[in-house]
Amino acid sequence: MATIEAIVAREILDSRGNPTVEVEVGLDDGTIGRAAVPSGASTGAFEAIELRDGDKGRYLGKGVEKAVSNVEDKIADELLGYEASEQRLIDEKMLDIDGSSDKSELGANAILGVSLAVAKAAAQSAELPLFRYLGGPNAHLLPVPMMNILNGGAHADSNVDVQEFMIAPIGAPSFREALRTGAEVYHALKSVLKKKGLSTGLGDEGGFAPSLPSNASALDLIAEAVQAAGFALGTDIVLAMDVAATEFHKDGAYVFEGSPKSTEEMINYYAKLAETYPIVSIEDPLSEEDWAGWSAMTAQLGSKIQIVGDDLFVTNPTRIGRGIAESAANAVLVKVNQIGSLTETLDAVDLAHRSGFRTMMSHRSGETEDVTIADLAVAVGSGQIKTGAPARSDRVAKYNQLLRIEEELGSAARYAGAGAFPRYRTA
Ligand SMILES: C=C(OP(=O)(O)O)C(=O)O
Ligand SMILES: [Mg+2]
Repeated sequence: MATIEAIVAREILDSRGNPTVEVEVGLDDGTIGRAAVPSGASTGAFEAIELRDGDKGRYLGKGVEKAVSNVEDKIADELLGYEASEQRLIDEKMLDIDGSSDKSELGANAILGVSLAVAKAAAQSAELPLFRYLGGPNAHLLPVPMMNILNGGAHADSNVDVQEFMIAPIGAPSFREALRTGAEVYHALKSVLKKKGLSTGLGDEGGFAPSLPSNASALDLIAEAVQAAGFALGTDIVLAMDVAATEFHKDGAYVFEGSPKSTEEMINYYAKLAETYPIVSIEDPLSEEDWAGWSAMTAQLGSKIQIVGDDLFVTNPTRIGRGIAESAANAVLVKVNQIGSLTETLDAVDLAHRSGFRTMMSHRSGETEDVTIADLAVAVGSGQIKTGAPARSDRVAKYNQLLRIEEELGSAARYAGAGAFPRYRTA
């Protein structure tokens, strides 16, 4: 196996026009792996630390020159000569150099950039596609694309509290057809909004971002679009939401639709929504500190719908372990930059799957053309991926990579479809 010969990093731009880290790892057999690091807006308080320069200079203080120089000055020399396939040793070495509990010394953006670029170089060197290198011979499950077609919360300038309204085309026979289904509904939704005189401007993840009379009315608009596109809601397409409730949790209450609500009121609201609409999955229904509320919600609704921890778990095996022990959810959102290295991400997925929790591979609201998460979703057999609307290059790059993977797998490919949500009973 080839060894690491050179590591370089640079500052590039993400989909929001903010700087982020890109890393290239070169091996002694001439292969190169390149990875770019994503960035969140509704970040969890317990995420690994993304290093930003913070001075008043370049990019209004959002520059990542410190993280870039940490890669080149503090990490690169230490990793030269390592076999690129020794991913776990390499990641552990970076954690040692960092020495902190939250990657604040080197920056999770510096560490993750190197970690992913090493994996990509190793895959190149082994002459394997990344999903195959990471997932082995049984990597064959194409995820359901959880397409966020209506944006609110921190990702839009509208009055909609819920951050993401997603469609899941579970009835399609293949990923390719699922993507087509989603794109057709996306275009139908644009027509529905136009007809009603609502804004068709876009949020950070490419979904429409109109102001609406209520959060539930987003679901009505999507239902109308599904019908207009010629699909059946509940069988062809089901619905999902990311509430991102930490964002509107203030002074012990959820400030939702204009007034403070208790945990119990929020759970009752979700119970009603799940009765009215074919919702299969709700992410971050409650705040990242409301552990008791999460357990109550899972006890009440967990047999019917998927309850996904994002800010609650931050892809951190320790927090996921607590969630398993306290039955605080039944699924984990997986974001590589929340934990900050590939092997820790794999550990998080492994823990979740071994404990009967599902996983949903996820982008961040700030993305690049990097498509690593598409390969990762297939490699670990998540069965679900969320990477925004089926529009805008930063989002469709991942969906397009899944098309390529499905094509490459040929008849060995299996689309997760309704099997991704075994708890959900279609009408
Ligand atoms: C993708 C998300 O948003 P962000 O990247 O802003 O945390 C999310 O909350 O799931
Ligand atoms: Mg989320």
